[in-house]
Amino acid sequence: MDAREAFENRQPDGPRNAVHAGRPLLLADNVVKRYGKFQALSGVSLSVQPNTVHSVIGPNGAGKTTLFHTLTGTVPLTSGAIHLDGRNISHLPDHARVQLGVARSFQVTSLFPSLTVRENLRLAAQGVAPRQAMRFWSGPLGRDAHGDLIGAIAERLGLLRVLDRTSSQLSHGQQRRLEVGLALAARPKVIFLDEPTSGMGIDDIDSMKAIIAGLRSDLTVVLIEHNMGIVMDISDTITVMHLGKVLVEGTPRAVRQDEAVRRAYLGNMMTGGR
Ligand SMILES: Nc1ncnc2c1ncn2[C@@H]1O[C@H](COP(=O)(O)OP(=O)(O)OP(=O)(O)O)[C@@H](O)[C@H]1O
Repeated sequence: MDAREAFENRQPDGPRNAVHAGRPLLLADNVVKRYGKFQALSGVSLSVQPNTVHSVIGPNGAGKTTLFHTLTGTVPLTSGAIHLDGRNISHLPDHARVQLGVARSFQVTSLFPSLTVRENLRLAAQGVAPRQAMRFWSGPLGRDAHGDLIGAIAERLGLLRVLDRTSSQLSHGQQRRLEVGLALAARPKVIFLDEPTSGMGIDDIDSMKAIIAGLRSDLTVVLIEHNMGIVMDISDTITVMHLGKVLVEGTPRAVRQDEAVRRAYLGNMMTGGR
């Protein structure tokens, strides 16, 4: 089945089927991002409710990653505003947003390959900069620091049995789960996951899907995902982007039935459904 068929054939919505109307945890208001003369985001507004999985989808080049960058502070926005828990964070640098509870998943390359899963998680829990990473034997970076947190994260991510393996010894799926673990170790309120299932086989996809769906009991998930099966199954809300704008925001059911969404995807097939 190709991506569009998967998109159209999904079963009715995932665990929750309502766009919540309470106070949003994260709010983007008319966010514009220009790279030189090119406008990658043309006034994007987004409302993310607490304890939900909120997916951002759209064809290649729609602006999903750029939106993530502006929300996490990786790139400065050109205009507009971003609020977290009612606080204006529009111009805070990324590290300050981390302190306030914003985390994003890293790429595999940000794992320390020669350190164990436990050590990787410990460093992430301590917010240690890469330069300091090898000094893990010293003071606050000692072996027992953050033991409970590390155990809880490893259990949640199915990594308990491999806590003492180096990350280079892990399977691809385990490495991708460890990336999520690094973000969780910062004890965020909201976690941004950028294609957490990319390159995975079906078994790993299923476990990652269950993990993401389970995260909303404690925190809020904002997800970029090309696999429409996953998006339709686990999202509470979906924002569909197209050409730097929001086309539609709604429940999986509403998005699936939306004519504008269907049109946007017709000429530019989704790359997912893997
Ligand atoms: N640093 C940059 N400088 C100039 N243009 C950029 C930069 N980053 C992204 N763009 C452009 O902004 C647009 C949106 O890119 P972005 O990566 O946000 O899209 P996307 O929806 O995440 O796409 P994909 O699904 O392919 O990852 C694209 O046209 C891209 O070429």
